[in-house]
Amino acid sequence: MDKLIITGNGPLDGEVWASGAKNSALPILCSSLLAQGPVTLGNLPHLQDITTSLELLGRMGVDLVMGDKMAIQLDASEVTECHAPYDLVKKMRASILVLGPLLARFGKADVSLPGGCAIGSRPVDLHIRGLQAMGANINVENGYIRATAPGGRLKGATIFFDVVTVTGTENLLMAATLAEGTTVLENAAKEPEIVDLAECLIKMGARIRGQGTDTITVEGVERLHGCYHDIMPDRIETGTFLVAAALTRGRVRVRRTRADILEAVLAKLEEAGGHITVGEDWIELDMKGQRPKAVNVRTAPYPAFPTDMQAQFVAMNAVAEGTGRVVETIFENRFMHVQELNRMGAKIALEGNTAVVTGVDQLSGAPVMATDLRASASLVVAAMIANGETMVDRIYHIDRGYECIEEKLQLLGGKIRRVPG
Ligand SMILES: CC(=O)N[C@H]1[C@@H](OP(=O)(O)OP(=O)(O)OC[C@H]2O[C@@H](n3ccc(=O)[nH]c3=O)[C@H](O)[C@@H]2O)O[C@H](CO)[C@@H](O)[C@@H]1O
Ligand SMILES: C=C(OP(=O)(O)O)C(=O)O
Repeated sequence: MDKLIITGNGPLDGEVWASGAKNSALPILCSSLLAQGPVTLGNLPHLQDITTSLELLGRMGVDLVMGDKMAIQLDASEVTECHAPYDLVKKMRASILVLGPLLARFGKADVSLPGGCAIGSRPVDLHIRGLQAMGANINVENGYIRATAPGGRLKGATIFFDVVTVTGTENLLMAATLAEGTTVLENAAKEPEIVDLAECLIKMGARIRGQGTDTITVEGVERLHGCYHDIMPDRIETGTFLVAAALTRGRVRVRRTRADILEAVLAKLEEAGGHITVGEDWIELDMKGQRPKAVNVRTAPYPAFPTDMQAQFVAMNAVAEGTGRVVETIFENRFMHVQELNRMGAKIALEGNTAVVTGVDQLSGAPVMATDLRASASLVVAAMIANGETMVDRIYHIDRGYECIEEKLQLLGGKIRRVPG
């Protein structure tokens, strides 16, 4: 297993670019199953999760061709298998996103249950209930969701989500595009990645309105066609680099990104003492050499503060002036980084779903272990300012979601290298 070796090296300074968003690319790759013609995607990030998705789609018979400027063309004209096997689904929960498209286009799907993961149990009951409301017959047996649509086509329905779910909204949105009649998704997630997916589906010929609000209306059509779409920038990767700047008292400009989708995060970084300037496609944070101030954070669905930035803010608070309370309301077990940060000398106490973080003057390097994607990111950014050497183990988690993490941090002056293992 590869490891990252990081030596704390003072303020990060310089420019990096944001890659395409993992959480937009994953549903959009799956949406190619809906189209009778080639879907070409630009700005796809080079991530393990993307490779896993391409392997999954390839096994189903989707024809994959590398296009110009690293764009990938996916042609699902000849799908041969409506089956997502456990060996791939276990690597990546987002594989559940093939369920809606397969059922909508082919009237059948056989998808392994994703199961729990380090951050929580993460059930998919709302995906299943929504598809049942659209007429699907679904049996969960032997660890698989086996679904069929009577007569081969789903029917439009009004679906109310008890809990705001991002991939649940995406699965039902994709399913609704080819259903007979109108579907209304109420209490839908409003994340920018859902808007990106809807925009791609509209380019394929889907009739969707209300994306980005909590009510999305979809008028089903008989068929969708191919299109070209560029994946939006990754707001979580962008936010992670800005936190790295704040915590090392440095200055980082992130290019090829968007400030309008990071408002809650930027507000907290400003509260922490960051001087933020934004341009058309860049965001810069400059700490002017000052230590960050601890901030209180409460995670909630978009447009509130994202759970995917929680671990990085715990790391920033760990070296900040004062005490910050970080409340996690989305996932029941998303504090696996706390123990590891404490091994680096942080003073963090857990009280139920709240991490009470008292900033210390100095962290010290230590061997630590990554347990999930954003926990890994928090350990890496903390190591950037720690005294001495930190070895982050199990970094396959970070490779799921951060493209060229060590190269980008090196560009900013970070002392980080990968050791193959
Ligand atoms: C690939 C992707 O986009 N992943 C993101 C997506 O995950 P994901 O879509 O899996 O997360 P959800 O928005 O579905 O989860 C939100 C909450 O709803 C609960 N729930 C969800 C579905 C369901 O059927 N039943 C149920 O109870 C979950 O356990 C959780 O407590 O949104 C999360 C919340 O912003 C992010 O952390 C993930 O990075
Ligand atoms: C939890 C995350 O991803 P996933 O839903 O793919 O596990 C994440 O991106 O932080």
